[in-house]
Amino acid sequence: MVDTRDIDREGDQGGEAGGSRTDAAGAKPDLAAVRAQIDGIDREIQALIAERALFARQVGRAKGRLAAAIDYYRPEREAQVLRRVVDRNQGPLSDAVLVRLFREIMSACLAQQEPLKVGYLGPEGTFSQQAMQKHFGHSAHGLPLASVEEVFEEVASGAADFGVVPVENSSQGTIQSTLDMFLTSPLMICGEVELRVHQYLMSRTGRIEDIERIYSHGLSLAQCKHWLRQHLPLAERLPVASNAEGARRARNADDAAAIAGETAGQVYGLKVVAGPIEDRNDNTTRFLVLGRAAFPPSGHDRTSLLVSIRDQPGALYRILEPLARHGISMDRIESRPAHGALWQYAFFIEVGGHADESPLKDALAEIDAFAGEVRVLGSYPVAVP
Ligand SMILES: O=C(O)C(=O)C[C@]1(C(=O)O)C=C[C@@H](O)C=C1
Repeated sequence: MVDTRDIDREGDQGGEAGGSRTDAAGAKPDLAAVRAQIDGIDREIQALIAERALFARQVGRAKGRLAAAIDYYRPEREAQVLRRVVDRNQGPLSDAVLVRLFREIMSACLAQQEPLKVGYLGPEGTFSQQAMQKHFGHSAHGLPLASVEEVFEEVASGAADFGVVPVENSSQGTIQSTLDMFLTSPLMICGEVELRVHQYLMSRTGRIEDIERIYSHGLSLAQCKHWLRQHLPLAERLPVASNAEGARRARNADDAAAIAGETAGQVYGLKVVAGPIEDRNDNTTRFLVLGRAAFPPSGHDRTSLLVSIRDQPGALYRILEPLARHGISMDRIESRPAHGALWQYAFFIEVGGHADESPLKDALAEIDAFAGEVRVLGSYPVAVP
């Protein structure tokens, strides 16, 4: 093992920005010697990653002779591994950076069997693609699809193992059309991803004075409306199916621009005019991971429920009361018109805990007795940063 006792752990204090830092004693470290240390560590990291990959194969064998990658994927185990990474972290790298590295390692370990096929709202360059890669790593095989409906269809048919769809934005609220898909789809929710979303105004020429129309997803236009009012009040705003689709269209004319993530601009060869231009600097979108099966508890889970209530006094109270009495936290409740019955409502409810574990399990058993229908859409690990 490398002896780390002499490494300066004081971060950048007293050092030069980047490059070689002076050590605690003030002497400049010898570049070749430091690089030799790094080479040694890289050798060890590489050997350990290879060893880990061999153990992951053994885990595969321990699970039995399963048919496909989807049978090896264990979101609850991945969440536990990542939470331990966060718990152990003492810097200097951030939790998010370490989580990203370990996700990639697990993604590569899993792909030894065969890569997972994951559908997302395409085309290439969307925030949905970024969310997919954040959750499944770059070894997963992404399938860009034309609409959220198509993501549901491809997962339901088995053409995709999983799907990633946007469900909520911190400044714009719930994406109702995504939630409504669960009214008719049998799919389950088996994960959630949170992504910080930075919007850029991009065009072929890169000149703001050329812009007469702006393509983007309606939600992205809404996330930037103050900026647009201030800087481009006269430009026409044209909502399209996705930000990347907006970028694809904007590459065809000098007077067009797109609002999208930087990646979409790179994919379609656009220049950044301005950005980030989202009105709120904590702009975050939450995505759901869709699958066909339920997974066991990870220790820190959330559960999404779809409840149709009978048309009788106090029906909603009788659903919420057992949750409160069992001490279950409720993160969200949304009512939607139920399909097929005029003036009947379905409630999307998100609560803390896993449906197979007490106290949620007990509360659900009580609710079941009152509600017209209680469907557990899925219990899944709370998003790791
Ligand atoms: O622990 C398992 O079940 C594994 O298959 C190993 C592993 C990993 O690399 O840690 C890989 C894929 C699974 O999604 C979870 C974890």
